[in-house]
Amino acid sequence: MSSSKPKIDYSLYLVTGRELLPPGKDYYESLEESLQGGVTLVQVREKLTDTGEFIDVARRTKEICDRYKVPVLINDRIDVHLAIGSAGIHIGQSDCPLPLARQLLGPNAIIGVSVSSPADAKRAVAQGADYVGIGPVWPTGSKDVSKKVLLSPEGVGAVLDALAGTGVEAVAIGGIHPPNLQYLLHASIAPNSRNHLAGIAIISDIVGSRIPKEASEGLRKVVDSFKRSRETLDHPQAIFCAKAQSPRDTEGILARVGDLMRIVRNNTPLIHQITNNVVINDSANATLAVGASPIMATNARDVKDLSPAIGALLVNFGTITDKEGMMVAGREANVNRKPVVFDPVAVGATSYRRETSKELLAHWQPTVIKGNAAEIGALAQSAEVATRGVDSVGSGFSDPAKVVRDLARRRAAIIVLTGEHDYISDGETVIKASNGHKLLGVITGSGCMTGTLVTTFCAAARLYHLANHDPFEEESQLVQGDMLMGALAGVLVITIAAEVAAARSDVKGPGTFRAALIDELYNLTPDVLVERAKIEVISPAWKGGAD
Ligand SMILES: Cc1ncc(COP(=O)(O)OP(=O)(O)O)c(N)n1
Ligand SMILES: Cc1ncsc1CCOP(=O)(O)O
Repeated sequence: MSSSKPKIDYSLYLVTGRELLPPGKDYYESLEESLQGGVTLVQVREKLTDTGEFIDVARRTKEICDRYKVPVLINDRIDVHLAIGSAGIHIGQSDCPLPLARQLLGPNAIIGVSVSSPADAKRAVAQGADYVGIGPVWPTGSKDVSKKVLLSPEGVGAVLDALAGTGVEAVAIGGIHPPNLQYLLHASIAPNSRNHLAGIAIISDIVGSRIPKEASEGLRKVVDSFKRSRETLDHPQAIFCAKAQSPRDTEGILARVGDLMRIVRNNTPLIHQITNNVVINDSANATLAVGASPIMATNARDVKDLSPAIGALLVNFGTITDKEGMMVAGREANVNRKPVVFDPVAVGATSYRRETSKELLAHWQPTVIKGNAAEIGALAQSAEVATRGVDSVGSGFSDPAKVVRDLARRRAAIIVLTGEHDYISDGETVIKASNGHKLLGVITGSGCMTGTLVTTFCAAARLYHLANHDPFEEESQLVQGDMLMGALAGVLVITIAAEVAAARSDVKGPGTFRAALIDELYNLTPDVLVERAKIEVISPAWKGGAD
């Protein structure tokens, strides 16, 4: 028994799986390379070997890990742990009960437990677990998880809330690979407590690699950067990184919106839009009118190839004709760190829409979610508003600022709630914007065009960041830039252009308004925008504002 409990770094936890080695690759050589690449903890997991061989493999594994000062845990088997004197064990829900394992192993052994729900996590804490493995997050070929609930990052976040303040750390496991790692780390931040993962547990991405050193280095870099970025937050309740250069006063905000308008016109960012066939033409014209360039590709292969070149992506599922393209485009945008705006048109109206939204959000992380009261209400699971087709029914939320702030925290995304007043939040600050004109409500697609312009100005917010800052912690953020400003700029540009268009003497009704709106998007200047913008900044309570 060890004389004191070792301090464990869970950042990159390798779970072994000799059956997954590439043909011809030696297990011990692979292990050593992965340690060189930055693995911080190793679990020896042998499902097919007898006890003698398990002990032999575990002993040699420990000898190698000792040289790198990396602790070793044993999967399930207390006898193997005792035979080789490892740091501890990892047990599942149907293995040796935790209280008995603790009794047998003593207080200083590390005992980790698999959990898949907040209730499992609370029980593990009460019974003295040192850490938990949360999963399976996604499908995996390394274990039969066909009878298990796949948690996705949202489910991981719920477990992390249950662990908050207990001192018990957590890793996620199951189907984790470089393309979804950023998404997992950010989207699993617990909605209430902001508790986050201490690391990730990996089998195939490392063991199955021909170059495990590189595979480990890549994963470790992302985890380290994420963890550093959580330490630099300006408040424990903050969602995004410290944003010293992000304006949050009215004057600074409007100056930034003006800057973003100039960036769009000077840089013509390519705005990839998977949108519905009712509005596709108007959306493309609105994009062109503000100075950006639209591309409306939907084919899965096409969108993958396009992703490195785009400024931002809009996924509007008004007619859901190309779900595969939406899946691939969103995932690739995450991989390429491009803003993704999700417009879940009429999400509450049918079960197919609800399921599709869930599926998409389990596949990639949106930067911004934009919707009317019914759509935001459906995502927030609020009973306050109902849906009729794509329109919302009723007067809206009694406290819209709270709805957008809470949903932004839960989803780790900017939320844009459109209506008579628009509310935009990053989970901390809420901005209420009160421009617009009632004619926007009588042309089809004005909400979808708002999504298009939010996407366009999020592309500009990213460009602004890249041009004006040392890319801070390049790996730590899914998207770089102040996306609250991007989202607000998109909303202000269309609502103010609508006011100017509606005031024109040649506008007689919806038909002439629609054409005039495109003209006024084209003519709008930063000066007119600053002059007409009606915004109110509502800071979070911990920054001295109302809550
Ligand atoms: C870190 C970590 N988390 C979860 C598991 C899964 O353990 P278990 O549920 O016992 O399943 P098997 O690994 O025994 O198949 C794990 N091994 N490691
Ligand atoms: C052991 C285990 N428990 C839940 S998922 C899983 C397998 C994880 O393997 P991979 O990292 O290859 O998805």
